[in-house]
Amino acid sequence: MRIDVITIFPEYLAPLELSLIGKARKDGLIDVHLHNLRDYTHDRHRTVDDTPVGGGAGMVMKPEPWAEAFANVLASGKGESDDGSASPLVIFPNPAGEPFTQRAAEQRAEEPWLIFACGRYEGIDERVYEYLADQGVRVALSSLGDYVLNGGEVAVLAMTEAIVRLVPGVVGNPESIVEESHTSGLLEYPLYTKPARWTSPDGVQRDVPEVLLSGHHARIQKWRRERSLERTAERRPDLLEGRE
Ligand SMILES: COc1cccc(COC(=O)c2cn[nH]c2)c1
Repeated sequence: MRIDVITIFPEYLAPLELSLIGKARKDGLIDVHLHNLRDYTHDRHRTVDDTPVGGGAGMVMKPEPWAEAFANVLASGKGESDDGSASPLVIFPNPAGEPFTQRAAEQRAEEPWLIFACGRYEGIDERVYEYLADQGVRVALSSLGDYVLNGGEVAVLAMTEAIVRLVPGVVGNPESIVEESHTSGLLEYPLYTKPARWTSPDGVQRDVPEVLLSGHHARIQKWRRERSLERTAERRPDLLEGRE
């Protein structure tokens, strides 16, 4: 998988060099390229934003630098993505986007080439989205949640982690990416490890639920399912709507 990120703060994406992602890059499983949007400006101040037409507070990102940046990334990526013909999916983290869910992460993990475009300020001139669509580029606006960040970079780090960990070979034990919250459509059951009895600093003796020590797998599985349903009903009843 090839990942390009266009941003005015490339240093924000430095964590992509680390750990899981860093290893996947070394193993050649993913290939990450960062692009500074300001490299596609031509004025002394490397201007990427301007005041909103029609008035209003804040600033809007100008269309020209984005068009130049995409032209460059689309051209450079064509040769290098897994198969030369791969057409990229462009993802704009955006509070006005569609919810980014585990299902979306699974879908994105199938893509040979992702381009993340990090908005800042109040947002990006709408004509950039229209221009890309007119070029036949697939565009998705993805929201991590109903809150506003100062820019898309943090959202790209989160989405990249959720997506790349699903790419075969990235996570050592494929089993460990199966049993997790939201994979079953429910929240994960309570987890325990040794010791079976833990005396916490307040002097309370806290035992692991007996059933988990029974070695009776059917009972354990039943207990876990019940706990998942219980806490999903408690914390995320919305996930239970529309389930049989
Ligand atoms: C496209 O323009 C902008 C402008 C400002 C911030 C951002 C970054 O996205 C978010 O803030 C976000 C994403 N999911 N939940 C919040 C994009």
